[in-house]
Amino acid sequence: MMTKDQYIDSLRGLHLNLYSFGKKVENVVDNPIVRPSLNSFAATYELAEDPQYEDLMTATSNLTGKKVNRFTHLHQSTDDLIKKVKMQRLLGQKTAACFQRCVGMDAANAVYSTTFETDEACGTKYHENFVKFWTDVQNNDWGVDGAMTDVKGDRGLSPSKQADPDLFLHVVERTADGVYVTGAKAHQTGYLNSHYVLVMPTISMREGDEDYAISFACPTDADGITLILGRQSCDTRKTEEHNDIDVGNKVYGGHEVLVIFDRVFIPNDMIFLNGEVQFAGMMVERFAGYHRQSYGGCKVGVGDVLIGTTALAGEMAGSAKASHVKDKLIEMTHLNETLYCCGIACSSQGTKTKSGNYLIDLLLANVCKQNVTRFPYEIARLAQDLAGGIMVTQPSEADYRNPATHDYIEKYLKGVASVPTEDRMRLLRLIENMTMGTAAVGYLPESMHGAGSPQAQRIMIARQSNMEMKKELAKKIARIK
Ligand SMILES: Cc1cc2nc3c(=O)[nH]c(=O)nc-3n(C[C@H](O)[C@H](O)[C@H](O)COP(=O)(O)OP(=O)(O)OC[C@H]3O[C@@H](n4cnc5c(N)ncnc54)[C@H](O)[C@@H]3O)c2cc1C
Repeated sequence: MMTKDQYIDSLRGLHLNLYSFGKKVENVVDNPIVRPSLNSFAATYELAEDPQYEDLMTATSNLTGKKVNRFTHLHQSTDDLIKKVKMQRLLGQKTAACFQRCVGMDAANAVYSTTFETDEACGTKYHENFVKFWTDVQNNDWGVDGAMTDVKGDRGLSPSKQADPDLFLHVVERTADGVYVTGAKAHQTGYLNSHYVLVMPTISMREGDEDYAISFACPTDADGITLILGRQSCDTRKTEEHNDIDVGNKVYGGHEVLVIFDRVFIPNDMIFLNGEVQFAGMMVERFAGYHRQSYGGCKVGVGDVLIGTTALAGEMAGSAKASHVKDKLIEMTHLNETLYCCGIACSSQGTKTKSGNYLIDLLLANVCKQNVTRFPYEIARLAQDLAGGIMVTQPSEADYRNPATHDYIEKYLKGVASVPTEDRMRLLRLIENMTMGTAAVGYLPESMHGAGSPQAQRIMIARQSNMEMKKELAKKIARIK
């Protein structure tokens, strides 16, 4: 396994073709907008080095028998699935941000079992290809971006019916050695901190969509890939002269990237699906299931930090003893732990796939994510209630550091007399960061849309709800035929 420092050094060897704020970024690793996200990703390496987290952060590979970072593990039991959720909560607690490495882990587990079943039905060699690739990932402890979401153009049309064929990533040329692909993947979390990208189709496919039913892996800096960094609310605070208090979370963050593939060559041995439209849906459903489980861990960890920050802000303002304040903190905890219950439940009810790795209970994972689309918003609302308006109207750090205004701010932003004003300002900015600033991207809209918008879970819940069995139960009790 790589140490945190080895990981950061390894990223320096990548030649990412990245644009941000209208300019080419030459040094991605030290870019002030990107760096906090790298620090979060690096925490997945750092914690794996710490003996107290060994049981959560590492596992024994079924491919090599060696110890691997759990973020590269193919789950071998329900215990592995549970430990995954616990690991994600831990990382959320340590970073209060999106640490990005889950998407690749979830993609790998979905592709591993889907390739096995595709080969069984179609006589292909995708599983062998994937096992070879993933053995390299585990042995080198690479970071892998999981790329599912296409830009999708007209949502009412299937991939092959779009006015512009590139709105879903697709094969544009086939040769004896491999394929060329063109298209774009949107919202790619952690791409800049990853060594490889693992691409999957974005939706179920039908006949006519063969060129779009494509899954593969390639280096993140492969020829033909262009990256454009997404903006986050308040992102340029990281580049200001006084960038300690106002950023809210100085060390950690997340990022998303628009990834454009322009005739990128994929050799045959890196292809995991190529035209078998009937298996695109299985890959999508399994990836989405794992990723919907993930949010029952990572968002809970971030929620822990937000609840703690809110409680401290109340203590600093002198409101902590009020019964409604205590009750709102209880409600925040109840909502947060409900999400955790869902993450643990869908893991504990997991089952073995034909390939041997374990899949979460899909119904419970979808219920988990459906709650995630709501509860973090309510937790954030309560945090903003208890923080007070000064969370969003307090003067800038630059004014706090300016001798002409410092003493006024020190005096008039004081809460409880014994608490330094600066401590209060820091905590309020952290609440702002998690509920409206850069980290809110991961805590709120990602809770809404990541792993699929709410309606996607409702479709799955309907499909898995076994309504006929429930009707039979009712008929039996009511004594009707
Ligand atoms: C912060 C963040 C991080 C993310 N990270 C990743 C990542 O690392 N990898 C990755 O692959 N993806 C990632 N995603 C993408 C995520 O999976 C998508 O946002 C999600 O699938 C929704 O797609 P969309 O954003 O294109 O929304 P849209 O498709 O534009 O959906 C918007 C609304 O329209 C509705 N809608 C869409 N199509 C239809 C239709 N045909 N009929 C009826 N209603 C429709 C949806 O239900 C939703 O309510 C991330 C997203 C976010 C916000």
